[in-house]
Amino acid sequence: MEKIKTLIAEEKVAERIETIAKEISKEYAGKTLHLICVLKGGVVFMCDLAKKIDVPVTMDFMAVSSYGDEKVSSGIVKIVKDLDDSIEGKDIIVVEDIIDSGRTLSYLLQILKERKPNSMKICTLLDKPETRVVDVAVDYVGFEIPDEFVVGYGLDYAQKYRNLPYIGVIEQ
Ligand SMILES: O=P(O)(O)OC[C@H]1O[C@H](OP(=O)(O)OP(=O)(O)O)[C@H](O)[C@@H]1O
Ligand code: HPA
Ligand SMILES: [Mg+2]
Repeated sequence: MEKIKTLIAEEKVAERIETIAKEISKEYAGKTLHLICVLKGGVVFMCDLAKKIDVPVTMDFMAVSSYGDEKVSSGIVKIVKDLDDSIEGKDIIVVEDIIDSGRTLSYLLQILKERKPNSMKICTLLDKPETRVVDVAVDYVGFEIPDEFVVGYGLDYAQKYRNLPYIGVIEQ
């Protein structure tokens, strides 16, 4: 079992999620917001975020994979599960746990744009700007973090640790 060092404590994450949710609620006042979760990593963040948003919310889920069990992205993004519903004319926010190389999201955004949502924004819990390979414009960011492989709050290492209630780094 690896040892995990806390990078962002549970209370800090909760506080930040509440702030982002308030911002989103304000910006989408009078609208119905369609949240799109990028599985699996985005699920823990999206659930907590959705609970703090006070405009009507609908949800859908999409699964893409590029990391497998590795710590470095393969660069090949696969759609493992597509959305159930059309996004045409909807105000959508794509919810991610982390933007690292940017490959996953840039691929996803291209696909989703073609489906003609009324508006599309990106919300990520974590952003690693130093490791970006493909440029993506992000609208809501929880925390910018340094180039370290993190786990917890939806983020895994070989599918483990997604359930940690904080963001941690595996100690070697
Ligand atoms: O910016 P990138 O370098 O593309 O990395 C970020 C993506 O990689 C991870 O997903 P992964 O493919 O590991 O699937 P998972 O969410 O099921 O863990 C993470 O959840 C993001 O979706
Ligand atoms: O730092 C990370 N941790 C877990 N999964 C990831 N996917 C991209 N970057 C990361
Ligand atoms: Mg992952």
